[in-house]
Amino acid sequence: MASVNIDNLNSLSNLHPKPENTFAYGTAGFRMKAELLDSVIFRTGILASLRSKKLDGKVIGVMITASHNPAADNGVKVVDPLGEMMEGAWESHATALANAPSNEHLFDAIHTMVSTLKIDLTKPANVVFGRDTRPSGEALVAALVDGLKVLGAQSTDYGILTTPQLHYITRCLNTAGTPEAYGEPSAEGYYKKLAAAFKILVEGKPRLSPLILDCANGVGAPKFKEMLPYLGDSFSVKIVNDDVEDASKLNLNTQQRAPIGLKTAAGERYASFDGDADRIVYYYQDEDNTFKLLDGDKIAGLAAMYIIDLVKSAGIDDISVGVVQTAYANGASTQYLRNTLNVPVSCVPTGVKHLHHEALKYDVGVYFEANGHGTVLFSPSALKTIYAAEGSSPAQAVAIRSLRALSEVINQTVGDAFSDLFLVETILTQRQWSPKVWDQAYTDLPNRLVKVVVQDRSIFKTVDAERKLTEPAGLQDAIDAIVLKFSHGRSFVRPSGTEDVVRVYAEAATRPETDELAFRIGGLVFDYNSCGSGARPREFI
Ligand SMILES: CC(=O)N[C@H]1[C@@H](OP(=O)(O)O)O[C@H](CO)[C@@H](O)[C@@H]1O
Ligand SMILES: [Mg+2]
Repeated sequence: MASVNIDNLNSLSNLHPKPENTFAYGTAGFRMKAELLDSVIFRTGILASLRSKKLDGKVIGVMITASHNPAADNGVKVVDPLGEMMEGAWESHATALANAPSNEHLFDAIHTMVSTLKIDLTKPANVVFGRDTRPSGEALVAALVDGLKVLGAQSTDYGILTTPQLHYITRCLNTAGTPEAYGEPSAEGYYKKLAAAFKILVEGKPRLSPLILDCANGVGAPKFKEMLPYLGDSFSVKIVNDDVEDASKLNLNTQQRAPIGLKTAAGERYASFDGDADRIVYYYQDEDNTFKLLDGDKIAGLAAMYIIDLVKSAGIDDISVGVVQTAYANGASTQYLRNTLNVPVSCVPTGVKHLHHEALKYDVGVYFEANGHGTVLFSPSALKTIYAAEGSSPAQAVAIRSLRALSEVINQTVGDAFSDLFLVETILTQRQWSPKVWDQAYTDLPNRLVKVVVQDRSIFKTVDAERKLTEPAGLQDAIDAIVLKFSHGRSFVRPSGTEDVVRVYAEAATRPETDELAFRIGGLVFDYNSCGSGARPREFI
């Protein structure tokens, strides 16, 4: 079997020395201060090349972004051939390459992968990559390009993209010329595909008032503007927070209220993207001036309601719709889905890969995290049924056409803020609904998320889709005893996968009760076996 050219590896790797830090490929790939990432991204180039060779030269995607993190951070994620997140089993290989302390160790780590994974190094490697608008992106791309040279990968730089666009392009390249061809592999192809489908979906319906779209001063701003010409007069939008020149403004948004600098008014409809445009939330201001958030749970409910109706109107009875949530989904949303829409709901651990995987089990699987990341997956057999259906009345034919267009407007590879925006706008346009009418499906229970800084979050072990703790021993019983005292109370504790904290989620019948529950559990966790680190937060009870 061929081996790696060690001189080539040494000379390239010397340009990207590894700092002392330890790195881990987690839910969000590698993500941290940009200045620490040079060697990590260089080695990710090697990893992506190996992944491509392992998959017979299929195209692998690499996205350089730190999503909603501050501008000084950056990160990298590897995308598998059909646009999914890289297979979980490879995360430990990514971590091993990133942590090899010297060139020799790196050489050995590569060869360990080659032998244990039976990678044929003579196979070709094809990699495509893109980055968001962060200033550090350009230098990190150069590090990636050097990494790709180690194993002689063929590569294409797609420049500045949203994360979902890179996922889309990766899938297009790997399906080109097959019956599953996903589209033209370019940003332009992406705009054309989404715009054409959206136009079909809103044809003949009166236009809604303009959407006020906050792009978090991130890559969504230039890319959404690039898309506008393809939409013609099918959609009207006012873009705000579109300054990508001043990096300090990136992601200045805050939780559960309107972004800084945006004055909201009653009667308007708002949406916000995150920094790499794979998440979206909607909101509006009520007549009594309260801020109302329409989060991922609300989008999932709206989408499920609409798709169920459409399937029924199309006269198709063998397509089942299911919804996937995490424990962070508002309890009222789960009730609505189960009891009003009568759809099956699964709960899985946090992280898009778990939701995506579970959604594949349904004919049409709707999945969303409460924070706005999600999409709808149509199974191959559902698509076959939708494309074979003819309909025996004009109404059925219209519904079938809408279902087909819906499967085109929705990015099936990953949660996509653009796609999800067009999904919501489609439904609101078809129904002629204001955000307030949409919001009336159910009323969210008040909820609160609290972070507890602990000495060692790895001692927290969960089961039941992270809703119950098995360790530290006895803590779950203590949590349950507190929750019991609250009407509609629900609370769970889990270690974060992306931050060095433990998260406490609480919901209850009223706002004061919710806050009390969250701060009681926060205090309980902080004090339990002296788990807490630093000063005990004053609000903890
Ligand atoms: C409560 C919450 O919002 N958690 C986020 C956050 O995960 P944690 O494991 O909770 O840190 O980052 C993930 C990756 O971006 C995202 O998938 C998830 O929803
Ligand atoms: Mg993101």
